[in-house]
Amino acid sequence: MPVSSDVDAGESRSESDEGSPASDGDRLPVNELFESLQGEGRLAGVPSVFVRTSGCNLRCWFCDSYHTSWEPTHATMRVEEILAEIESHDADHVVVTGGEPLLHDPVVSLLDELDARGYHTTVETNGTIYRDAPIDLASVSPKLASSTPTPERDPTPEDGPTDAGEWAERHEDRRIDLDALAALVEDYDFQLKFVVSERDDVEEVTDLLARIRDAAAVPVRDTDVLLMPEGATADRIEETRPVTAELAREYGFRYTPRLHVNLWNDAPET
Ligand SMILES: C[S@@+](CC[C@H](N)C(=O)[O-])C[C@H]1O[C@@H](n2cnc3c(N)ncnc32)[C@H](O)[C@@H]1O
Ligand SMILES: Nc1nc2[nH]cc(C(=O)O)c2c(=O)[nH]1
Ligand code: SF4
Ligand SMILES: [Mg+2]
Repeated sequence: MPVSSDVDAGESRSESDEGSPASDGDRLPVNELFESLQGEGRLAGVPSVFVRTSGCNLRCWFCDSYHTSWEPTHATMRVEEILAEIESHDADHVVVTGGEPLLHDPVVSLLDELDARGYHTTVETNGTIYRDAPIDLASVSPKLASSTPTPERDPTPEDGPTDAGEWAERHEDRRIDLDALAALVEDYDFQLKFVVSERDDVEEVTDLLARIRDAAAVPVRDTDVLLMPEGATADRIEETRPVTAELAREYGFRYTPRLHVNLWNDAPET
């Protein structure tokens, strides 16, 4: 279901300095909640309920969830309401995504409650924040330099309320946190999922991988590394898929499709 005016937006809601809606008590900012097939990563194809939180500490120019990052929605739901909505679906896998879901304190209560009910939980995160929570699969997508907004890659409307220029430096400063990445791979079953726009991206993937391997006390195998074509439309994926697949073969990494983009062109609630 789309989460909009039918949900109490929360009276004491406030904006954080990141322009993200702040979570409040046991309420989470939720942009949408729906059942679909997991489209990405090693669980691709598995029927799953998606909880998409709103608000992000980064601003990727290509973000396919514009209304959780560049222009976040503000409706909130109580953890109990989220659980009831999840339980109304048949799936036993839940994907908590965003925006950046680990920004919000109440996400831990949500994950605790899902764990108590026997759900398999995947958390889709940009890897800049660590939280201690029952996460079955940490799906970590560290952001490469090619994600940083520039005047040429500015998704905001001209004269709109959000200024991509303001975000370029903040995004660049925040996008890699080695301590958070090492803690995520040490504590959870994980996949490292890199968005590939062009061939040059792979150098940064191998550099960052070496740094994560240095910092983490657990092995990171090449097959824990997934390359995913950048694209929020089937047409764009057509352009980025060949180089992404070639790089996966050359370097021994995994390729992951974006099934939902090919099937539904990343329409809302898919
Ligand atoms: C919208 S993000 C939300 C979770 C978290 N903020 C993150 O970036 O990992 C969900 C996934 O979509 C990926 N993604 C976002 N926009 C994309 C695009 N245009 N092409 C390919 N992947 C994209 C992210 O890298 C991440 O793996
Ligand atoms: N079907 C589908 N699979 C997904 N896997 C990760 C997604 C995300 O936005 O985090 C996503 C999504 O938005 N839709
Ligand atoms: S980190 Fe994730 S949600 Fe945030 S802007 Fe990038 S892709 Fe979008
Ligand atoms: Mg998505």
